[in-house]
Amino acid sequence: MRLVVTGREGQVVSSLVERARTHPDVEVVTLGRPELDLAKPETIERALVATRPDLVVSAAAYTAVDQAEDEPDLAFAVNGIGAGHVAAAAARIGAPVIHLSTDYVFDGSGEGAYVEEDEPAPRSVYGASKLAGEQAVAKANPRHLILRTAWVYSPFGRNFVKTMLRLAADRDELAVVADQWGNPTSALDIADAILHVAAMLHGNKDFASYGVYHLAGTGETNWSGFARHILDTSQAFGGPYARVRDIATVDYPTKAQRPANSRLARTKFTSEFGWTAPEWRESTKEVVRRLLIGETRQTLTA
Ligand SMILES: NC(=O)C1=CN([C@@H]2O[C@H](COP(=O)(O)OP(=O)(O)OC[C@H]3O[C@@H](n4cnc5c(N)ncnc54)[C@H](OP(=O)(O)O)[C@@H]3O)[C@@H](O)[C@H]2O)C=CC1
Ligand SMILES: Cc1cn([C@H]2C[C@H](O)[C@@H](COP(=O)(O)OP(=O)(O)O[C@H]3O[C@@H](C)C(=O)[C@@H](O)[C@H]3O)O2)c(=O)[nH]c1=O
Ligand SMILES: [Mg+2]
Repeated sequence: MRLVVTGREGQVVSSLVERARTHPDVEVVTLGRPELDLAKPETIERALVATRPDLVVSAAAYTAVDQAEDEPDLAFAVNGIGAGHVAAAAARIGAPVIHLSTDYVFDGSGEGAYVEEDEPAPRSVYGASKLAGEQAVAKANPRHLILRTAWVYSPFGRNFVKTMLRLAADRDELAVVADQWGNPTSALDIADAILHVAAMLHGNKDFASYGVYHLAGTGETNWSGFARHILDTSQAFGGPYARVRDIATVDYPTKAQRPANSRLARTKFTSEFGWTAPEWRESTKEVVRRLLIGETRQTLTA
C-alpha cells in the first residue's frame, strides 16, 4: 500500500516515515513544498496524482498558533482551502483521505471530555482555520477520516517537550499555566494509529467507518503537569531540570486564546478501530529519552 503524506519535516509526517519502516507492506511517500504547496491550490492535484497514492494522509498544516492571529489569510489558505484541495484530489484519484485536526476547534468551556458530536466553537484563528479544513475535507471527499488530536510532541519538529528541555537548560524555575487541560499525544502514537487504520481501510470496499474521530494520548493533564513530568523524566535520565511553578492563563499573555479544557473523549476511536494510545506519561518518557541521547541532541538547540 502506498501512503502519501503531505509535509516533509513535520512531527506526524516524520513519525509516519519512521514507524512505516516496520511495516514492509507499506510505502510512505512524503510530499511537500515546493511540489505541493497548500497555499498554492494549483500545485496540489498535480503533485498528488503524480505520486499515485492508495491512501492520502493530510498532515501538513499551518501550526503556529499565535502567529496565525497576525496571518489569518495564510492560515485559512493552508488549513482550510488547501486541506480541501488535498481531499478533492484524493477523491479524483479514488483514494480515501485521513486528515488531521485539532482540539483547538473547541472553545474549552465544556466540563468533561469533548465527544465528536460536540459543537466546535474555536477561539483562535488557528482553530477556526482547522475547522474550515474539516468542513472542506468532508465536503470534497466522502471517504474521509478526520482525526482530531491534541498537544502533539515527538523527537521531530517543534513542540512543547523540546521547549521545556531547552528552557530548563538555562533556568532554575519555569512558570507554566496550570488551568488549561488536555491530552498530550506522541506523534509516534499517532503514526501507529494511522498505520493501524490504514490496514483496515486498504482494499476494503465495505469500509463504513468514515467520519470524525478523537485520537489522543490516554490520560489527561494541564501544561504545568506536562512540564513537570517532562523535567522529572529528564532529571532521571541525567538531562536538564527546572522546578515548575503553576501560573494562571492570565499570567502568561499570548496573542491567541487557548481553550481551558480541550480534553478529547477517545472511546469512539477505540471501539470502532480497536486501538488505544498508550498512557501519555509512558510515551512522553520515551520521547524525552530519545531527545537526550546523542542522535537528536543537537535538535534541542536548533
Ligand atoms: N502540533 C500539535 O500540537 C498539533 C497538531 N495537530 C494537527 O496535526 C497535524 C500535524 O501536525 P504536526 O506534525 O505537529 O505539524 P508540524 O508543525 O510539525 O509540521 C507542519 C507540516 O506542515 C507543512 N506545511 C506547512 N505549511 C505548508 C504549505 N503551505 N504547504 C505544504 N506543507 C506545509 C510543513 O512543511 P515542512 O516540512 O516543509 O516544514 C510541515 O511538514 C496538523 O494538521 C496539525 O494541525 C493537531 C493537534 C495538535
Ligand atoms: C513556553 C511556555 C508556554 N506556556 C503555555 C502557553 C500555552 O498556554 C501552553 C502551550 O504552549 P505552546 O505554545 O507550546 O502550545 P500551543 O502552540 O498552544 O500548542 C497547540 O498547538 C496546536 C498546533 C494544536 O493543535 C494544539 O493541540 C496544541 O498542541 O503553555 C507557559 O505557561 N509557560 C511557558 O514557558
Ligand atoms: Mg507554540
